[in-house]
Amino acid sequence: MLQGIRARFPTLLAAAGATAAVGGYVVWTATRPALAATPASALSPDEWRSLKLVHKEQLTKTTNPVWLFRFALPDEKQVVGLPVASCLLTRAPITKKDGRPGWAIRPYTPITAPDARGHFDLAIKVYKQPSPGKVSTFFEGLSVGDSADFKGPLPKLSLSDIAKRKEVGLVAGGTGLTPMLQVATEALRQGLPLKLSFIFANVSEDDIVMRKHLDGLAAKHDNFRVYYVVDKATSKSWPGGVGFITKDMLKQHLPHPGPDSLVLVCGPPGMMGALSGDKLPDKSQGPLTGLLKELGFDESNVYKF
Ligand SMILES: Cc1cc2nc3c(=O)[nH]c(=O)nc-3n(C[C@H](O)[C@H](O)[C@H](O)COP(=O)(O)OP(=O)(O)OC[C@H]3O[C@@H](n4cnc5c(N)ncnc54)[C@H](O)[C@@H]3O)c2cc1C
Repeated sequence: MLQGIRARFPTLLAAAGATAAVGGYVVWTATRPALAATPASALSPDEWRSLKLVHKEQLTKTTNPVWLFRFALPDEKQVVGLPVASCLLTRAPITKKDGRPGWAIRPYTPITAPDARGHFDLAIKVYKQPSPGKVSTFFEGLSVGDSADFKGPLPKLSLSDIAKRKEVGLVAGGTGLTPMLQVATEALRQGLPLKLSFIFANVSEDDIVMRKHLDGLAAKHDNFRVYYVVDKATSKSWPGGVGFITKDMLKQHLPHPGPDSLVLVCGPPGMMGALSGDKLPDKSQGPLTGLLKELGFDESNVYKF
């Protein structure tokens, strides 16, 4: 518990430590700026807020490429204000079927830590095929200095609920990576006693977003493993899985079903259908079906993002 609080509020605890060590007015005034230096979250769940794009970078050069978009917060000391695990909403102007102007609204999960100051990053797959995606194409067209609208947070599953289990399996396809990265990075940063096993599926090796970062996490933390699966391997020495995710891969790389385990799933509709069944149209979890059900999991130990 203390460890979690310590990791979350290092500045405040450092300041409190200084007060205890030295005491008195001088240190109190030194402590004040640290407390005052935590402005409110930049986003609101109730109103759209316009933020400026300050950096744009292509992460994969694939048919549907992934881009990183960095947005500045109004104050450089501000945090985006999204607890793990949650996402934000953004919107793009569209022309509706009846010719009137409207908005396409989509959720995205920042890949920056929840306490990152002054900015947040989104990794967005830009859909060009089978036809251009409305919101991702809008983002691709933004130039540094342009703005986009955001709202949030949209809470998903809290890290404290995830941490009630001992073993957590993460299964993602493509940019379904982003919520998994949010959960894994924060759980590892807080030193939570969780065993995390990640199965990450992509079309090709070139499509694997942030592979170096994931490999770095696995090298640094004994309790984090990642197993990559690609539709088609191009190199002969490919160490991961090939084809769609199979029951055997799940059996081998995920925790066993039980009260101490949890599996988080996020991916395109086809993958969700095969592994767990997709969420219902009203965005509720819906029944568990697919390979995870066949392996003995039930609704209490699978969460669909
Ligand atoms: C909780 C959550 C978090 C997410 N986080 C991220 C993230 O961090 N990064 C990210 O890249 N994505 C993320 N997504 C997905 C994202 O919200 C969008 O769904 C995605 O970017 C596509 O939106 P779009 O408007 O660009 O494309 P759309 O206009 O919705 O189209 C997407 C693709 O599907 C095709 N398509 C559309 N309709 C049909 C149809 N009826 N039949 C067949 N094909 C169709 C289009 O041609 C296009 O290729 C997240 C989703 C959820 C639910």
